[in-house]
Amino acid sequence: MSVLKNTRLELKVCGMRDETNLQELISLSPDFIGMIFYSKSARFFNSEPIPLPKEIQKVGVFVDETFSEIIQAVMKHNLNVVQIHGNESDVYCSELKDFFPELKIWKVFSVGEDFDMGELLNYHCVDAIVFDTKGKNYGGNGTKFNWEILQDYPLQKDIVLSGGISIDDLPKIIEMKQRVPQIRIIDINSRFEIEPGIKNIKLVKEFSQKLKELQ
Ligand SMILES: O=C(O)c1ccccc1N[C@@H]1O[C@H](COP(=O)(O)O)[C@@H](O)[C@H]1O
Repeated sequence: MSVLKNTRLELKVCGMRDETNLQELISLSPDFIGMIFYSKSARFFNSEPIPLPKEIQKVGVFVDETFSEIIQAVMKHNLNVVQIHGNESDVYCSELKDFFPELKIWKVFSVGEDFDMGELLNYHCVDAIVFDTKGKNYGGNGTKFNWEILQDYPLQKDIVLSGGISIDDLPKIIEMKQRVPQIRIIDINSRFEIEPGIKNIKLVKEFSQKLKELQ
């Protein structure tokens, strides 16, 4: 546990779709950059692949996508991580893993008032658990859930903390990490936008610097 407690929190910036904005973000070297491959999202990434430096991992976000579409996207965009944000089963995850053993699979759980941590126990082959807030859309709702429920997290797998995170949340994030060391990655999105899909790079930079300073 103590080893986990001392690991650095990593940063994922999600929902990028504009090439110029993306190039500006790359200069900040976040650990992960996410693109939404869900056509109903205002952040839908529908462009040709954009190469990232090898230090930055590329995350593709999908919602109940067909297996063949995911396979094509992983190969075309050279994805390191697939974040599945819908109602995908554990069987679906394990088939994906069998197809791409090197691919990391993150399963999203959308936390509402009736959330049951027991649901996580049904997923055996995922590499990390993303906790997002249940809302009107599958993701990108810009709202936080009650992080206290993470005290009951039953697994040792990495947690990606997501859902409405803003710059004001940094002190609380650091405090939560002390109590729940499995929190490894902070996922930011709509609270850092000028408009859907376009990030305020200055604000992301401020967040990234403060995150480094605080740990
Ligand atoms: O952002 C979207 O439009 C989106 C659409 C469909 C699935 C996932 C989506 N985004 C994911 O939601 C989290 C939380 O976003 P927010 O901070 O609440 O705006 C985001 O990081 C994406 O992984």
